[in-house]
Amino acid sequence: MYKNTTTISYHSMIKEMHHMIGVSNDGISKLFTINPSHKHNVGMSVPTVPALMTNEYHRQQLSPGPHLDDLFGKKILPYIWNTLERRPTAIENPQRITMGNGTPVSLMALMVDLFDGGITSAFFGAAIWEVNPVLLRDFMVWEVTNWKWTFSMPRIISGDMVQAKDAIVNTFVKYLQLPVDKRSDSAFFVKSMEKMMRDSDVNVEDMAKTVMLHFWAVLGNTYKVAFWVFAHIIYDHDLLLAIQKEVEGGFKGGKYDEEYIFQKCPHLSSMVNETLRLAVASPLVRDVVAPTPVGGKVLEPGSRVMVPFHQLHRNRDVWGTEPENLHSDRFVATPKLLNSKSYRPFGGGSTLCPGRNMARRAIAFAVAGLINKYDITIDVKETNKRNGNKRELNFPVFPRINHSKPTPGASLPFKSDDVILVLKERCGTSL
Ligand code: HEM
Repeated sequence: MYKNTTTISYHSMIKEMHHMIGVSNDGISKLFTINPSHKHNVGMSVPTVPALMTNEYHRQQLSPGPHLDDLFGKKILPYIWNTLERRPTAIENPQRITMGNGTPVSLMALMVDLFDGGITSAFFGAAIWEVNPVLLRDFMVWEVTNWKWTFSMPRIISGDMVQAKDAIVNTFVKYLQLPVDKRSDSAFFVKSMEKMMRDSDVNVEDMAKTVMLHFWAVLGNTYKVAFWVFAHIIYDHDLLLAIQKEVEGGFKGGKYDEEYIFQKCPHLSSMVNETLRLAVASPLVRDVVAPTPVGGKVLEPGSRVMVPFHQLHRNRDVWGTEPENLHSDRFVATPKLLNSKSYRPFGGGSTLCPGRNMARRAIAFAVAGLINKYDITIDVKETNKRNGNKRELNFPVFPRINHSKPTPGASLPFKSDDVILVLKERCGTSL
Protein backbone atom coordinates (compact mmCIF):
# COMPACT_ATOMS: atom_id res chain seq x y z
CA MET A 1 0.00 0.00 0.00
CA TYR A 2 2.65 2.57 1.05
CA LYS A 3 5.06 1.47 -1.64
CA ASN A 4 2.54 1.13 -4.45
CA THR A 5 3.08 4.20 -6.64
CA THR A 6 1.78 2.71 -9.89
CA THR A 7 -1.90 1.96 -9.24
CA ILE A 8 -2.30 4.15 -6.15
CA SER A 9 -1.37 7.76 -6.76
CA TYR A 10 0.15 10.34 -4.46
CA HIS A 11 0.87 12.54 -7.47
CA SER A 12 -2.83 13.33 -8.04
CA MET A 13 -3.26 14.33 -4.37
CA ILE A 14 -0.33 16.71 -4.57
CA LYS A 15 -1.67 18.18 -7.80
CA GLU A 16 -5.04 18.75 -6.16
CA MET A 17 -3.38 20.53 -3.25
CA HIS A 18 -1.59 22.87 -5.67
CA HIS A 19 -4.95 23.62 -7.32
CA MET A 20 -6.60 24.23 -3.97
CA ILE A 21 -3.90 26.63 -2.81
CA GLY A 22 -4.52 28.63 -6.00
CA VAL A 23 -1.61 27.75 -8.31
CA SER A 24 -2.60 28.79 -11.87
CA ASN A 25 -3.19 26.26 -14.66
CA ASP A 26 0.03 27.48 -16.28
CA GLY A 27 1.89 26.87 -12.98
CA ILE A 28 0.35 23.41 -12.56
CA SER A 29 1.36 22.50 -16.08
CA LYS A 30 4.96 23.62 -15.47
CA LEU A 31 5.20 21.96 -12.07
CA PHE A 32 3.69 18.65 -13.16
CA THR A 33 5.21 18.08 -16.61
CA ILE A 34 8.30 15.93 -17.02
CA ASN A 35 11.03 17.61 -19.00
CA PRO A 36 14.14 15.40 -19.07
CA SER A 37 16.28 18.30 -20.31
CA HIS A 38 15.46 20.55 -17.31
CA LYS A 39 18.54 21.33 -15.21
CA HIS A 40 17.14 19.60 -12.12
CA ASN A 41 16.93 16.33 -14.08
CA VAL A 42 20.58 16.32 -15.08
CA GLY A 43 22.21 13.32 -13.37
CA MET A 44 18.86 11.89 -12.15
CA SER A 45 18.34 8.22 -13.05
CA VAL A 46 14.61 8.88 -13.60
CA PRO A 47 13.46 12.35 -14.73
CA THR A 48 11.03 13.90 -12.25
CA VAL A 49 8.40 16.64 -12.42
CA PRO A 50 9.39 19.79 -10.46
CA ALA A 51 6.55 19.31 -7.95
CA LEU A 52 8.00 15.98 -6.83
CA MET A 53 11.63 17.02 -7.17
CA THR A 54 11.03 19.31 -4.20
CA ASN A 55 10.59 16.21 -2.05
CA GLU A 56 13.95 14.95 -3.28
CA TYR A 57 15.43 18.29 -2.12
CA HIS A 58 13.79 17.76 1.28
CA ARG A 59 15.43 14.35 1.51
CA GLN A 60 18.83 15.80 0.56
CA GLN A 61 18.38 18.59 3.12
CA LEU A 62 17.36 16.27 5.93
CA SER A 63 19.57 13.20 5.37
CA PRO A 64 22.74 12.97 7.50
CA GLY A 65 25.48 15.13 5.98
CA PRO A 66 26.56 18.76 5.59
CA HIS A 67 23.10 20.13 4.66
CA LEU A 68 21.55 18.68 7.80
CA ASP A 69 24.51 19.76 9.96
CA ASP A 70 24.09 23.29 8.68
CA LEU A 71 20.32 23.37 9.27
CA PHE A 72 20.00 21.43 12.50
CA GLY A 73 23.39 21.54 14.20
CA LYS A 74 24.33 25.10 13.34
CA LYS A 75 20.94 26.81 13.32
CA ILE A 76 17.98 25.01 14.90
CA LEU A 77 19.77 23.65 17.99
CA PRO A 78 21.44 26.99 18.82
CA TYR A 79 18.08 28.75 18.35
CA ILE A 80 16.40 26.40 20.84
CA TRP A 81 19.33 26.59 23.22
CA ASN A 82 19.57 30.39 23.18
CA THR A 83 15.84 30.71 23.69
CA LEU A 84 16.01 28.47 26.76
CA GLU A 85 19.04 30.40 27.98
CA ARG A 86 17.17 33.67 27.29
CA ARG A 87 19.99 34.88 25.07
CA PRO A 88 19.85 36.60 21.65
CA THR A 89 19.98 34.33 18.61
CA ALA A 90 21.87 34.82 15.35
CA ILE A 91 18.52 35.38 13.62
CA GLU A 92 15.90 37.09 15.75
CA ASN A 93 12.26 36.14 15.34
CA PRO A 94 10.55 39.47 16.16
CA GLN A 95 7.79 37.58 17.96
CA ARG A 96 10.27 35.70 20.12
CA ILE A 97 8.82 34.81 23.48
CA THR A 98 9.98 36.59 26.63
CA MET A 99 10.94 34.02 29.22
CA GLY A 100 11.67 35.78 32.47
CA ASN A 101 12.75 33.86 35.55
CA GLY A 102 9.43 33.13 37.25
CA THR A 103 7.14 34.92 34.79
CA PRO A 104 4.17 32.90 33.50
CA VAL A 105 4.52 31.63 29.95
CA SER A 106 2.07 29.88 27.64
CA LEU A 107 3.17 26.34 26.79
CA MET A 108 1.78 26.68 23.26
CA ALA A 109 3.49 30.04 22.65
CA LEU A 110 6.76 28.56 23.91
CA MET A 111 6.47 25.58 21.55
CA VAL A 112 5.63 27.81 18.57
CA ASP A 113 8.67 29.97 19.27
CA LEU A 114 11.12 27.13 19.98
CA PHE A 115 10.19 25.06 16.93
CA ASP A 116 8.49 27.25 14.36
CA GLY A 117 10.66 30.28 15.15
CA GLY A 118 13.80 28.15 14.96
CA ILE A 119 12.84 26.16 11.88
CA THR A 120 11.62 29.22 9.93
CA SER A 121 14.82 31.14 10.72
CA ALA A 122 16.95 28.15 9.74
CA PHE A 123 15.17 27.54 6.44
CA PHE A 124 14.57 31.10 5.23
CA GLY A 125 17.19 33.23 7.02
CA ALA A 126 16.84 36.71 8.52
CA ALA A 127 15.08 38.24 5.50
CA ILE A 128 11.85 36.34 6.17
CA TRP A 129 11.30 38.30 9.40
CA GLU A 130 12.03 41.62 7.65
CA VAL A 131 9.37 40.79 5.08
CA ASN A 132 6.81 39.71 7.68
CA PRO A 133 7.63 40.14 11.39
CA VAL A 134 4.31 38.48 12.35
CA LEU A 135 4.58 35.47 10.04
CA LEU A 136 4.10 33.01 12.90
CA ARG A 137 0.94 34.78 14.04
CA ASP A 138 -0.42 34.40 10.48
CA PHE A 139 0.71 30.77 10.45
CA MET A 140 -1.07 30.00 13.72
CA VAL A 141 -4.31 31.45 12.36
CA TRP A 142 -3.82 29.22 9.32
CA GLU A 143 -3.19 26.25 11.64
CA VAL A 144 -6.53 26.57 13.40
CA THR A 145 -8.53 27.44 10.28
CA ASN A 146 -7.02 25.26 7.54
CA TRP A 147 -9.76 22.62 8.03
CA LYS A 148 -11.97 25.12 6.14
CA TRP A 149 -9.49 24.90 3.26
CA THR A 150 -9.46 21.10 3.42
CA PHE A 151 -13.26 21.06 3.12
CA SER A 152 -13.35 23.91 0.53
CA MET A 153 -15.75 25.83 2.80
CA PRO A 154 -17.49 28.81 1.23
CA ARG A 155 -15.76 32.15 1.51
CA ILE A 156 -18.51 33.59 3.69
CA ILE A 157 -17.37 31.47 6.63
CA SER A 158 -13.71 31.12 5.80
CA GLY A 159 -12.55 34.75 5.74
CA ASP A 160 -10.09 34.13 8.60
CA MET A 161 -8.54 31.18 6.76
CA VAL A 162 -8.30 33.06 3.44
CA GLN A 163 -6.75 36.08 5.14
CA ALA A 164 -4.10 33.95 6.86
CA LYS A 165 -3.35 32.01 3.67
CA ASP A 166 -3.02 35.22 1.64
CA ALA A 167 -0.78 36.79 4.28
CA ILE A 168 1.57 33.78 4.14
CA VAL A 169 1.55 33.61 0.34
CA ASN A 170 2.22 37.38 0.09
CA THR A 171 5.11 36.98 2.51
CA PHE A 172 6.71 34.46 0.16
CA VAL A 173 5.97 36.63 -2.92
CA LYS A 174 7.88 39.51 -1.29
CA TYR A 175 10.59 37.16 -0.03
CA LEU A 176 11.18 35.68 -3.50
CA GLN A 177 11.35 39.16 -5.01
CA LEU A 178 14.23 40.18 -2.74
CA PRO A 179 17.68 40.13 -4.34
CA VAL A 180 19.35 36.74 -3.71
CA ASP A 181 22.26 38.32 -1.84
CA LYS A 182 19.75 39.39 0.85
CA ARG A 183 18.77 35.74 1.28
CA SER A 184 22.18 34.09 1.19
CA ASP A 185 21.60 32.60 4.68
CA SER A 186 18.64 30.49 3.51
CA ALA A 187 18.87 26.68 3.57
CA PHE A 188 19.89 24.39 0.72
CA PHE A 189 16.25 23.30 0.27
CA VAL A 190 14.93 26.84 -0.22
CA LYS A 191 17.69 27.77 -2.66
CA SER A 192 17.32 24.54 -4.67
CA MET A 193 13.54 24.73 -4.87
CA GLU A 194 13.56 28.36 -5.98
CA LYS A 195 16.22 27.72 -8.61
CA MET A 196 14.33 24.77 -10.03
CA MET A 197 11.07 26.71 -10.23
CA ARG A 198 12.78 29.70 -11.89
CA ASP A 199 14.47 27.33 -14.38
CA SER A 200 11.01 25.90 -15.09
CA ASP A 201 9.67 29.44 -15.70
CA VAL A 202 7.08 29.30 -12.89
CA ASN A 203 5.81 32.81 -12.03
CA VAL A 204 6.45 34.32 -8.61
CA GLU A 205 2.84 34.00 -7.36
CA ASP A 206 2.79 30.29 -8.19
CA MET A 207 6.25 29.83 -6.65
CA ALA A 208 5.06 31.50 -3.44
CA LYS A 209 1.99 29.24 -3.23
CA THR A 210 4.14 26.17 -3.72
CA VAL A 211 6.58 27.38 -1.06
CA MET A 212 3.63 27.85 1.28
CA LEU A 213 2.62 24.19 0.94
CA HIS A 214 6.14 23.16 1.90
CA PHE A 215 6.35 25.71 4.71
CA TRP A 216 3.21 24.08 6.12
CA ALA A 217 4.68 20.54 5.88
CA VAL A 218 7.91 21.69 7.52
CA LEU A 219 6.34 23.68 10.38
CA GLY A 220 2.98 22.08 11.00
CA ASN A 221 3.74 19.10 13.23
CA THR A 222 6.78 19.39 15.44
CA TYR A 223 5.45 22.13 17.74
CA LYS A 224 2.19 20.20 18.27
CA VAL A 225 3.89 16.92 19.20
CA ALA A 226 6.27 18.83 21.48
CA PHE A 227 3.27 20.48 23.18
CA TRP A 228 1.88 17.06 24.08
CA VAL A 229 5.24 15.67 25.21
CA PHE A 230 5.78 18.64 27.54
CA ALA A 231 2.20 18.53 28.80
CA HIS A 232 2.47 14.84 29.72
CA ILE A 233 5.76 15.37 31.50
CA ILE A 234 4.62 18.43 33.41
CA TYR A 235 1.44 16.73 34.57
CA ASP A 236 3.32 13.69 35.89
CA HIS A 237 5.81 14.70 38.57
CA ASP A 238 7.48 11.29 38.86
CA LEU A 239 7.99 11.14 35.11
CA LEU A 240 9.43 14.65 35.15
CA LEU A 241 11.93 13.73 37.87
CA ALA A 242 12.92 10.51 36.08
CA ILE A 243 13.56 12.26 32.77
CA GLN A 244 15.29 15.18 34.50
CA LYS A 245 17.74 12.68 35.99
CA GLU A 246 18.21 10.83 32.72
CA VAL A 247 19.14 13.93 30.70
CA GLU A 248 21.64 15.40 33.20
CA GLY A 249 24.59 13.89 31.32
CA GLY A 250 23.66 15.89 28.24
CA PHE A 251 24.49 19.22 29.91
CA LYS A 252 27.94 19.85 31.30
CA GLY A 253 29.86 23.07 31.93
CA GLY A 254 27.34 25.35 30.25
CA LYS A 255 27.38 23.26 27.05
CA TYR A 256 25.01 20.75 25.55
CA ASP A 257 25.66 17.34 24.05
CA GLU A 258 22.70 16.72 21.76
CA GLU A 259 24.09 13.37 20.60
CA TYR A 260 23.98 12.18 24.23
CA ILE A 261 20.35 13.22 24.60
CA PHE A 262 19.45 11.45 21.38
CA GLN A 263 21.43 8.24 22.02
CA LYS A 264 21.55 7.81 25.79
CA CYS A 265 18.12 8.80 27.06
CA PRO A 266 15.84 5.82 26.33
CA HIS A 267 12.98 6.99 28.59
CA LEU A 268 12.80 10.39 26.95
CA SER A 269 13.00 8.80 23.53
CA SER A 270 10.21 6.34 24.41
CA MET A 271 8.14 9.23 25.70
CA VAL A 272 8.48 11.08 22.39
CA ASN A 273 7.56 7.95 20.41
CA GLU A 274 4.58 7.17 22.63
CA THR A 275 3.32 10.74 22.36
CA LEU A 276 3.59 10.50 18.57
CA ARG A 277 1.38 7.43 18.73
CA LEU A 278 -1.39 9.32 20.48
CA ALA A 279 -0.95 12.71 18.82
CA VAL A 280 -0.79 11.78 15.13
CA ALA A 281 -4.34 11.22 14.05
CA SER A 282 -4.89 12.25 10.45
CA PRO A 283 -5.16 9.50 7.83
CA LEU A 284 -2.91 8.94 4.85
CA VAL A 285 -4.98 9.58 1.71
CA ARG A 286 -4.33 8.31 -1.83
CA ASP A 287 -6.21 8.03 -5.15
CA VAL A 288 -6.68 4.70 -6.91
CA VAL A 289 -5.77 5.17 -10.58
CA ALA A 290 -5.88 1.54 -11.79
CA PRO A 291 -7.50 -1.67 -10.44
CA THR A 292 -5.69 -2.55 -7.20
CA PRO A 293 -6.15 -5.92 -5.44
CA VAL A 294 -6.16 -5.53 -1.64
CA GLY A 295 -7.05 -8.36 0.78
CA GLY A 296 -9.12 -10.35 -1.73
CA LYS A 297 -10.97 -7.27 -3.05
CA VAL A 298 -10.20 -4.97 -5.97
CA LEU A 299 -10.16 -1.22 -5.50
CA GLU A 300 -11.49 0.45 -8.63
CA PRO A 301 -9.97 3.54 -10.29
CA GLY A 302 -11.62 6.72 -9.06
CA SER A 303 -11.77 5.44 -5.46
CA ARG A 304 -9.90 7.11 -2.66
CA VAL A 305 -8.12 5.02 -0.02
CA MET A 306 -7.34 6.09 3.49
CA VAL A 307 -4.98 4.54 6.03
CA PRO A 308 -6.50 5.60 9.36
CA PHE A 309 -3.54 6.30 11.63
CA HIS A 310 -5.79 7.23 14.55
CA GLN A 311 -7.35 3.74 14.54
CA LEU A 312 -4.06 1.95 13.79
CA HIS A 313 -2.45 3.72 16.73
CA ARG A 314 -5.26 2.51 18.99
CA ASN A 315 -5.40 -1.08 17.73
CA ARG A 316 -6.03 -3.14 20.90
CA ASP A 317 -4.31 -6.20 19.46
CA VAL A 318 -1.08 -4.25 19.38
CA TRP A 319 -1.40 -1.54 22.04
CA GLY A 320 -3.32 -3.45 24.73
CA THR A 321 -6.71 -3.00 26.31
CA GLU A 322 -6.33 0.70 27.09
CA PRO A 323 -4.72 2.08 23.96
CA GLU A 324 -5.90 5.62 24.80
CA ASN A 325 -3.60 5.73 27.82
CA LEU A 326 -0.05 6.93 27.59
CA HIS A 327 2.61 4.44 28.72
CA SER A 328 5.73 6.52 28.70
CA ASP A 329 8.06 3.50 28.84
CA ARG A 330 6.21 1.43 26.25
CA PHE A 331 9.05 1.56 23.71
CA VAL A 332 11.72 0.85 26.35
CA ALA A 333 9.85 -2.30 27.33
CA THR A 334 9.07 -3.34 23.74
CA PRO A 335 11.38 -1.59 21.27
CA LYS A 336 10.15 -3.71 18.34
CA LEU A 337 6.84 -1.82 18.46
CA LEU A 338 8.65 0.96 16.61
CA ASN A 339 8.53 -1.31 13.54
CA SER A 340 4.91 -2.37 14.00
CA LYS A 341 2.60 -2.02 11.01
CA SER A 342 0.25 -0.31 13.48
CA TYR A 343 2.77 2.46 14.18
CA ARG A 344 3.04 5.01 11.38
CA PRO A 345 3.38 8.49 12.88
CA PHE A 346 5.58 9.52 9.95
CA GLY A 347 3.69 7.70 7.19
CA GLY A 348 5.55 5.12 5.15
CA GLY A 349 6.93 3.94 1.83
CA SER A 350 7.83 6.49 -0.81
CA THR A 351 6.41 9.42 1.15
CA LEU A 352 7.86 8.52 4.55
CA CYS A 353 8.42 11.84 6.32
CA PRO A 354 11.95 13.08 5.55
CA GLY A 355 11.89 15.27 8.69
CA ARG A 356 11.22 12.42 11.12
CA ASN A 357 14.67 12.14 12.68
CA MET A 358 15.19 15.86 12.92
CA ALA A 359 11.78 16.33 14.52
CA ARG A 360 12.34 13.59 17.10
CA ARG A 361 15.78 14.94 17.95
CA ALA A 362 14.65 18.55 18.20
CA ILE A 363 11.75 17.64 20.50
CA ALA A 364 13.94 15.50 22.78
CA PHE A 365 16.58 18.23 22.91
CA ALA A 366 14.13 21.00 23.79
CA VAL A 367 12.41 18.88 26.47
CA ALA A 368 15.75 17.92 27.98
CA GLY A 369 17.05 21.51 27.93
CA LEU A 370 13.90 22.95 29.46
CA ILE A 371 13.56 20.50 32.32
CA ASN A 372 17.27 20.58 33.02
CA LYS A 373 17.38 24.34 33.34
CA TYR A 374 14.08 25.08 35.04
CA ASP A 375 11.87 23.97 37.86
CA ILE A 376 8.52 23.95 36.13
CA THR A 377 5.16 24.39 37.77
CA ILE A 378 1.69 24.96 36.38
CA ASP A 379 0.21 28.37 37.12
CA VAL A 380 -3.15 26.98 38.21
CA LYS A 381 -4.93 30.33 38.42
CA GLU A 382 -3.76 31.54 35.00
CA THR A 383 -4.39 28.15 33.38
CA ASN A 384 -7.91 28.05 34.76
CA LYS A 385 -8.42 31.60 33.50
CA ARG A 386 -7.21 30.52 30.02
CA ASN A 387 -9.65 27.59 30.17
CA GLY A 388 -12.39 30.19 30.69
CA ASN A 389 -12.73 29.11 34.35
CA LYS A 390 -15.17 26.52 33.06
CA ARG A 391 -13.50 23.67 34.79
CA GLU A 392 -11.92 25.46 37.71
CA LEU A 393 -10.02 22.97 39.84
CA ASN A 394 -7.16 23.00 42.29
CA PHE A 395 -5.11 21.43 39.56
CA PRO A 396 -6.08 22.13 35.93
CA VAL A 397 -7.21 19.09 33.97
CA PHE A 398 -4.99 17.75 31.23
CA PRO A 399 -5.48 19.53 27.85
CA ARG A 400 -7.99 17.80 25.59
CA ILE A 401 -7.09 16.78 22.03
CA ASN A 402 -9.34 18.60 19.58
CA HIS A 403 -10.63 15.81 17.34
CA SER A 404 -13.50 17.99 16.12
CA LYS A 405 -11.41 19.60 13.35
CA PRO A 406 -9.16 17.66 10.98
CA THR A 407 -5.51 18.69 11.00
CA PRO A 408 -2.87 17.03 8.88
CA GLY A 409 -0.48 14.99 11.01
CA ALA A 410 -0.59 15.72 14.73
CA SER A 411 -3.65 17.07 16.55
CA LEU A 412 -3.93 20.39 18.34
CA PRO A 413 -5.49 20.87 21.78
CA PHE A 414 -8.67 22.91 22.08
CA LYS A 415 -7.75 26.59 21.92
CA SER A 416 -8.74 27.18 25.53
CA ASP A 417 -6.72 24.20 26.78
CA ASP A 418 -3.32 25.87 26.79
CA VAL A 419 -1.22 25.43 29.93
CA ILE A 420 0.42 28.39 31.66
CA LEU A 421 3.78 27.53 33.15
CA VAL A 422 6.05 29.15 35.67
CA LEU A 423 9.70 28.49 34.95
CA LYS A 424 12.24 29.15 37.69
CA GLU A 425 15.92 28.53 37.18
CA ARG A 426 16.99 25.45 39.09
CA CYS A 427 19.57 25.81 41.83
CA GLY A 428 22.66 23.76 41.12
CA THR A 429 21.65 23.15 37.51
CA SER A 430 24.48 21.70 35.47
CA LEU A 431 24.06 24.36 32.77
C1 HEM B 1 6.68 15.37 14.71
C2 HEM B 1 6.79 15.96 13.56
C3 HEM B 1 6.31 15.41 12.24
C4 HEM B 1 5.30 14.52 11.97
C5 HEM B 1 4.36 13.82 12.95
C6 HEM B 1 5.26 14.35 10.52
C7 HEM B 1 4.38 13.50 9.86
C8 HEM B 1 4.41 13.27 8.50
C9 HEM B 1 3.59 12.29 7.79
C10 HEM B 1 2.55 11.38 8.44
C11 HEM B 1 3.91 12.35 6.48
C12 HEM B 1 3.35 11.48 5.35
C13 HEM B 1 2.27 12.16 4.58
C14 HEM B 1 1.76 11.31 3.43
O1 HEM B 1 2.40 10.35 3.01
O2 HEM B 1 0.66 11.62 2.93
C15 HEM B 1 4.91 13.39 6.34
C16 HEM B 1 5.45 13.77 5.13
C17 HEM B 1 6.32 14.83 5.00
N1 HEM B 1 6.95 15.52 6.02
FE1 HEM B 1 6.67 15.26 7.99
N2 HEM B 1 6.21 15.15 9.96
C18 HEM B 1 6.89 15.80 10.97
C19 HEM B 1 7.94 16.69 10.85
C20 HEM B 1 8.46 17.13 9.66
C21 HEM B 1 9.54 18.07 9.52
C22 HEM B 1 10.31 18.71 10.68
C23 HEM B 1 9.72 18.25 8.17
C24 HEM B 1 10.72 19.10 7.44
C25 HEM B 1 11.69 19.77 8.01
C26 HEM B 1 8.75 17.42 7.47
C27 HEM B 1 8.60 17.35 6.11
C28 HEM B 1 7.77 16.47 5.46
C29 HEM B 1 7.66 16.40 4.00
C30 HEM B 1 8.39 17.27 3.00
C31 HEM B 1 6.76 15.37 3.72
C32 HEM B 1 6.29 14.88 2.33
C33 HEM B 1 7.23 13.76 1.90
C34 HEM B 1 6.93 13.21 0.50
O3 HEM B 1 5.87 13.49 0.01
O4 HEM B 1 7.80 12.53 -0.06
N3 HEM B 1 8.00 16.75 8.41
N4 HEM B 1 5.21 13.92 7.57
